[in-house]
Amino acid sequence: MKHFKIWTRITRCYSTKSVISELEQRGLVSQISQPKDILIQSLDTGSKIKLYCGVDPTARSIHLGNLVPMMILLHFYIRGHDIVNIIGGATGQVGDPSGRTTARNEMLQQERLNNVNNISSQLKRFFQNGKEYYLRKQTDQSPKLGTHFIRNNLDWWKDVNMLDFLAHYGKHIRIQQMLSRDSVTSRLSATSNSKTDGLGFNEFTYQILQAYDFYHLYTKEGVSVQVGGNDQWGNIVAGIDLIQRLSGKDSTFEANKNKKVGPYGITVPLLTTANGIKFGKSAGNAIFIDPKMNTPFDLYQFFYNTLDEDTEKFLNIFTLLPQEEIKSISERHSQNRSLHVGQSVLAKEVTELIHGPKEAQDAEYISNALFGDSGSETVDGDTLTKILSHTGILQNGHKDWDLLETLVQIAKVSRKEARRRIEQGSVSVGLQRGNTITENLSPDLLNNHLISNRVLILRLGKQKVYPILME
Ligand SMILES: Nc1ncnc2c1ncn2[C@@H]1O[C@H](COP(=O)(O)OP(=O)(O)OP(=O)(O)O)[C@@H](O)[C@H]1O
Ligand SMILES: N[C@@H](Cc1ccc(O)cc1)C(=O)O
Repeated sequence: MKHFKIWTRITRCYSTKSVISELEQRGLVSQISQPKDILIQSLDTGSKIKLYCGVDPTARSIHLGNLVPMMILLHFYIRGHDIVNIIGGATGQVGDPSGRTTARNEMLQQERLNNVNNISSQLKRFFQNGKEYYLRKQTDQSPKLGTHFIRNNLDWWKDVNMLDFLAHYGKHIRIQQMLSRDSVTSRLSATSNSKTDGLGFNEFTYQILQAYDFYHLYTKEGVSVQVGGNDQWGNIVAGIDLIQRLSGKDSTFEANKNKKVGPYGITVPLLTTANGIKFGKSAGNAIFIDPKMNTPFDLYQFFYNTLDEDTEKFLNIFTLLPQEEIKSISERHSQNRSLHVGQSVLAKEVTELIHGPKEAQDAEYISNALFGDSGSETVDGDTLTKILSHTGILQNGHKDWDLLETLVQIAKVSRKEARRRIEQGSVSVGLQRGNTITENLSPDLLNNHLISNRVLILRLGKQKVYPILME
């Protein structure tokens, strides 16, 4: 695998291009609410704005799909705009029906609280890492970054009284509009075809909660743009409607009289798998940011295995590499796809952005060692063992296992299947890829293949590699 020189003259690319047109060119924008030209104009004339995106605490960790809207926020952040992330301590109790065919399972209070804490730390780290990643790579002497805030919407919802809410805000909320949202119509039509068990009142009212969040942040914190996945369009528009209906009718707007920007909504296209399914928790195909759920190496491998046709798209979405740089990487990539030029840059950059430079370097080292063409000749066993040990990808084995037992325990195949694969010549051990074993090895013979007297690299077929700590 080769290393590529990237990030040349990045500063100029950031300071001159309009942020919205750059985001559009990078494929990060699906819809922008009107009047879009006024938004562009105020950004171009130097207005500093505040943007927000919310995440509900429905899992322990955010995932790559959630990072797509966060990348929009990151682009604004490095240009000096302020960012707010809402963690839905309140909305998470209700459950967003957007993009879902069924209601969510109920979650224990404690689990939700843990999720709120984990996701808050992850988002803090994401923007901190994003800032460091950007600062490492650009050359501006005095870069202007924004500020990143985290809010839990339970902080304001816990004090909202239902009667007051209905009396004050209820009259500004139109049932016709609520009924016309995609999240509602799709569930209602599925119900009439008796495909689901209907839409709960809690889910129906979810859009009001998100609308009020936007109103709250707009009036109290000067947030003027909400960003989300395309499935959030209805909820975002509900917020814009509420703000516009209340503007002028509410004293809180006095404080924002001079505000010229907003309210606006920007959505990102939903990231889907090759067969069109949204990446996410509900579909069960998420790659999580929590290194205990998906290690930096998993993340690196995920991006390293990106299809050729998606590589340029992902470089645009998930990295801050200048577009010119991405074009030139793509050109080199298309000259010889088997070199995986695009995928190696993509995997290293995203791992660095999310987990940091050391983790990205380690993931690259392991990947070269285990999968690279010339990996095994240049790899130092002790270094590899050290890196493998602290990256959490080693499985535990025993020095008294023979090869058959190791396959059964680690690759989870039956004894019969393990024997068949050995006889077939599809099992090899050690760093060298061609070291095929055609009969069972006793524990002593197997231990001869350990690197640093501790780690066994076991390969099954072309795809599967298991690094095992034999103790
Ligand atoms: N695959 C995706 N592509 C782009 N944006 C996404 C994707 N998945 C989630 N998002 C966005 O991330 C934000 C937070 O999403 P949310 O907390 O609902 O996660 P989720 O994975 O969509 O959850 P679930 O699958 O349970 O509905 C939303 O703006 C959502 O639209
Ligand atoms: N509804 C969003 C999360 C969210 C919660 C509160 C908000 O104010 C905004 C967004 C989702 O499910 O993805």
